This record gives sequence, C-alpha cells and structure tokens, in this order.
Amino acid sequence: TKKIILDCDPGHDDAVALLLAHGNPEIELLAVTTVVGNQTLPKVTRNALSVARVAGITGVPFAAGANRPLVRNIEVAPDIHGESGLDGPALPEPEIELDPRHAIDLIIDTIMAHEPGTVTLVPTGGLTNIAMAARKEPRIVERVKEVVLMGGGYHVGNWSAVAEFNIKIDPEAAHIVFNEQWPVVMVGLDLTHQALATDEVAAQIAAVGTKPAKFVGELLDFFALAYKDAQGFDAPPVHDPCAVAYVIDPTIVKTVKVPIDIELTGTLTLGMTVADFRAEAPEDCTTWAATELDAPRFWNLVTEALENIGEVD
Ligand SMILES: Nc1ccc([C@@H]2N[C@H](CO)[C@@H](O)[C@H]2O)cc1
Ligand SMILES: [Ca+2]
Repeated sequence: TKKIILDCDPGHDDAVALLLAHGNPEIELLAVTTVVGNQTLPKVTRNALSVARVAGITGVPFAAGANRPLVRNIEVAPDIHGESGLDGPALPEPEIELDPRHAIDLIIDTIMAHEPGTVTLVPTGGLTNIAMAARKEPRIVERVKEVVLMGGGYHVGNWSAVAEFNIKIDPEAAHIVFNEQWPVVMVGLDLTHQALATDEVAAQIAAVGTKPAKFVGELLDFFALAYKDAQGFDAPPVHDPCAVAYVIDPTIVKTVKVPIDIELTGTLTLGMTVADFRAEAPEDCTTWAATELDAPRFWNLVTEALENIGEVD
C-alpha cells in the first residue's frame, strides 16, 4: 500500500480527495492535516472532521495547522465553496477529536516514524504547513517519498490570469516547497480541468446509492452551481482527488519532467508556477508536471472508493 499524509483545506474537492484516500484499498491514510485556504482554519478544520464522520474514518489523527499564509494576508474562496467552505449538504457533528499537535508536528512525527522513502505528502491546499514542516525539520525532505500536490498550472490560472489559488495564496510557501530537493509532482489546473463532474459522472456516483455517495452528490451540486456562476464552467473540475488518484495509479496521469519555479515579485504574475519547457529537463530536476488524465478511470476510482466505504453507522 501507499502511505500518505493528506494536507487539505476542505473545500468540496478536498472532501472528495479524503473520501477517495479512505475508500481506496491501496492507500493507507497515515494522517490528515488542515490549512487555511478555501476558508478560515476553524471552518476547514471543522469541515474535515465532518467529512471524517460521513466517511466513517476512525483511528487516523487529524491536526489543524497554519491559520494564515507565511507572509501575506488570508484570501478565502467563498464564491466557490460558500461561507462554511463546504456549502450544500448538511454537515454532521464531528465525532473524532483533533490531535493536540500542530499539523506541522504531526507531519514531521509521522514522516520520522516511518521508513525513509515510504511516506507520500499529498497537499491539496496552500503549502504553508508543508513549507513550515520542511523548515522546522529539514530531515523530512530526504525522507519523504514524493510530494504530490494539487496546485499551480503551466498554461492555466484561476486566481489570476496565470496563477492558481493554492499557490497564489501563499507563494512564499510554494517557493520553498518547489525548491527543496524532494520530488514534486505538480497536479495543476492543466490536468484537473480534465476531471469534470458532468451529469454522467454525477449519475455514476448517485448509482452507488449510499449516504456517503448522496453527500458527494450534494457537494457536487453546490460546486457545479458555484463554478458555473463564478467561472462559467458547464461542469465543475474536481481538482484535489486527481492528486490522490496519481498516488493510487500513476498510469492514470501522464507527467513530464520540467523545471518549475514560483514567481514572487511579479505584478501580473505573482504566484505563477513557471514551467520551462524550452530544453530537456536537466538530470537534477526534481519537479514534474501532470499533463493528461484518463478521466473514465479516474471517476471509476472515485466511484469504487464510495462503494468500498458503503453505508456508515
Ligand atoms: N475558484 C477556486 C478557488 C479555490 C479552489 C481550491 N484550490 C484548488 C484549485 O485551485 C483546489 O484545491 C480547490 O480546493 C478551487 C476553485
Ligand atoms: Ca483544496
């Protein structure tokens, strides 16, 4: 199995990523950490615990992390995720308690407690926690198997013309993460805009016929309306589970090795993930960009995860 730590900001698509990680038999979910992003830290943390209740996740530590970016001010996304950060379905009262540690300590402790090269970090929000963990305990960098993050984009932006939300809300943190000497797989908007929750996908999920599947349906209904109003999409791109799907089965996502760095001083380009495709990637390049998704196989993974979860309580 693949051992992962999911660092997230639920968020509708983060919720689907968590359900996919929990429901897929090849993934061992070691820990879940939350970070400010789609909404404030208290809201995304409460949302993560509510999703744990829906999915029946027990015995996995959940810890809250950074409540603001390293340098800049908080920027949330209520236009897409609503005031709660998980608008749409009724959110059940959390059942599990938060781990008392800060997220970065849970991340560090978890990585240091497992064999080198066995833990994959899967950030699906801003990179504040990941950057702080690497600064507090630099030894995690050579110990982590790889960082598979949803964020960025080499030809697409959504929070500006050229920058993606997870990167742009904390570009200094992203600069740290992309420049440490660990493998980084950027599952960016170029890839995730292929993961559209069409009516056919919604029907495939609804056909599972369980309460967790109904919960996902209600999430996607809200997400679809919000995406239509805010960005004119006919179907919403469900970004975050694409990163988990890559960890489950890398053949579902095509990647290219390419130098990527983060713009920190641009007026129009702040937070842009600049990928340099001009020449063959140098040997010491440690960054990959995801380019092509096998969408039907991706949605089958999501559906099968919901089938594996079945009814909860
Ligand atoms: N408009 C918009 C803003 C933020 C997000 C969140 N940020 C990433 C996509 O940009 C995903 O992790 C998702 O949770 C999605 C749409
Ligand atoms: Ca997210």
